[in-house]
Amino acid sequence: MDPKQMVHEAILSTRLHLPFLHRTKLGPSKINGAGRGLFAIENIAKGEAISCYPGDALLYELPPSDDEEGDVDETEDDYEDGTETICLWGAHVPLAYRWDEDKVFDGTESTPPLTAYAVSVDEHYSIMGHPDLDDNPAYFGHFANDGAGEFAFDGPNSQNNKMAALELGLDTGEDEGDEGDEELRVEDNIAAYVMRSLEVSNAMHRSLVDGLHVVTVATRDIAAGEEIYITYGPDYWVENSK
Ligand SMILES: C[S@@+](CC[C@H](N)C(=O)[O-])C[C@H]1O[C@@H](n2cnc3c(N)ncnc32)[C@H](O)[C@@H]1O
Repeated sequence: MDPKQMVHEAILSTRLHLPFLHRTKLGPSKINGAGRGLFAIENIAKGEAISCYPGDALLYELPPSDDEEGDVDETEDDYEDGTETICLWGAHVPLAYRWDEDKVFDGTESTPPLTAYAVSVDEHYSIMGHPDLDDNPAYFGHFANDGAGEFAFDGPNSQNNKMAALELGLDTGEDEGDEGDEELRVEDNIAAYVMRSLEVSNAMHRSLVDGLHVVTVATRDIAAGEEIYITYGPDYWVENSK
C-alpha cells in the first residue's frame, strides 16, 4: 500500500489526547426513540469546538476493479455498482470492541449498524464512532442526534412537508392532482426535514487539517443543558431507513 495512504489512515483513525475538551455529557435524548443524546455541560459560544468525531473505524471505498478473482472476504461489503467498502479499525480500539462485518454493515435486531455512526470525510473515507466507546467527552461527536430526523419519514403530502415546501417557495404538486401516494419514499420528503433540521440544529461536524480530523463546532451559542443537534442530511435518512 502507498505509504502516504497508510499515514493518512493511521491519523484519521487516531484519538488524540484532549483532556481539556470536556464540555459535554451523554444522556437520554429529548427526541422520542432517538436513544442517547449529547448535552452541553457549560455554555458554548458560536464557533467554538464542542467535541471531536472519533475515527474508531474507517469506511474505505475501494475503487471499482475489473479483477473478479472471487476475493469476497469477510472484511468487505460489495455493492451492485462494483464498489467495495471495507472497515478498518483504529489501533486504539480493543479487540473485544471490533464488531464482525455483519454487525458493522447490517447491525442486529437490537443494534444499529456501525455505519449509522459514519461521517464522510472525503470521496474515499468515512469515519465511524463506536457507540460503546463512550467515556471520553473529547470524542462524543458521534452521539449528537439530528433534531428533526423523524420529519424525514413524513410523507411528501404531509401537512409539515407542504407547509415547509410553501415556505421555501417549492412546487408542492398541489395543482397537479398527484394523489397517488403508493410510491412515497423518504427521499420524496426533503423540504420539511431540511427546514426543521436546520432550524433546530446548533452544531455541525467540520473537517480539519485537510480531512484528517473532524470536530463538532457550535453554529450558534449553546447554553449549558441544551442538547446538541446536527443536520445529518437527507442521504443519511434515505440510507438508514432501509
Ligand atoms: C450517530 S447516532 C446518534 C447517537 C445515538 N442516538 C445513540 O444513542 O447512540 C445516529 C442514530 O441516532 C438515532 N437518531 C438520531 N436522530 C434521531 C431522530 N431525530 N429521531 C430518531 N432517531 C434519531 C438514529 O437511530 C440514528 O441512526
